[in-house]
Amino acid sequence: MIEISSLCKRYGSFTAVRSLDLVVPSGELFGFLGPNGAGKTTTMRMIAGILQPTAGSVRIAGHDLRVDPLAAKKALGFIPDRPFIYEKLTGIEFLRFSAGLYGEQGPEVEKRGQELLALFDLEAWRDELVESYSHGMRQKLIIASAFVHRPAVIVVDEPMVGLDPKSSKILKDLFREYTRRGHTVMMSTHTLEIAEGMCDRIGIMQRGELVACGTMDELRRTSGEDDALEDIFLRLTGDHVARELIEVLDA
Ligand SMILES: Nc1ncnc2c1ncn2[C@@H]1O[C@H](COP(=O)(O)OP(=O)(O)OP(=O)(O)O)[C@@H](O)[C@H]1O
Repeated sequence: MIEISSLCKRYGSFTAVRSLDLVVPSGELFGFLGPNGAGKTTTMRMIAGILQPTAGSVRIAGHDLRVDPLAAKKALGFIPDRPFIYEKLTGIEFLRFSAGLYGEQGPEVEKRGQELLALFDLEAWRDELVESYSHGMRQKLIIASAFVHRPAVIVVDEPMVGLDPKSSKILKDLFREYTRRGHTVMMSTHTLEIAEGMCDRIGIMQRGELVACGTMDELRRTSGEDDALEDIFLRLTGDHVARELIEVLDA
């Protein structure tokens, strides 16, 4: 479970996240949407404990990030949008290294590492240096590394970017199975069909505020029409840019 209370982030006089309250319960796959610059990455980095909030609190699986950061971070697997990866490690070494950061090692880690590599079709690349991996293979290794210490919560920023259709399908199934087992996934995405098709609930950020949050049915009820997520999203976040563009083309 993720519990966010009155979370704020200011950069100088600019407020990137404004008093955010949100609970993502155990067993839920939560889709985090919003236009560019809405504050999604800022929020996720605060949840992951790599960006200090200006105010407010975050609890991961019951552990307050400020009070007990080690327990909170141990319960979390974070997949950033621009991950750092050690080029001079092999795939399996990178997974061992990632597990080691959480104090885990030994045969269990080896077994899990092997299973995760197999799941993402990286078995044959197990002992190759990461520098020889393609963009998508690196992305899959990063995703595998977030699961290797068996966290209760996964926070993932734009996970499908760069993945081929088979890998996207594997990841979707993995997230679904993972939440079915009572874990939590919070996922940002710009692909509205992915959010609509996969997520139990969807939250839409706009200028640092959560302007809508609920199941697809709840969002439709709020919007008053039987719309697709794209229509609801554009109505909430403003479709004036598209209209202005058409006017410019017509002029
Ligand atoms: N280090 C920083 N210093 C100043 N402003 C920042 C900093 N990081 C982010 N911002 C600003 O905070 C706002 C929110 O950025 P954020 O990266 O959280 O948006 P986002 O919703 O993830 O966008 P995108 O969909 O484009 O990734 C933006 O206006 C951005 O310019």
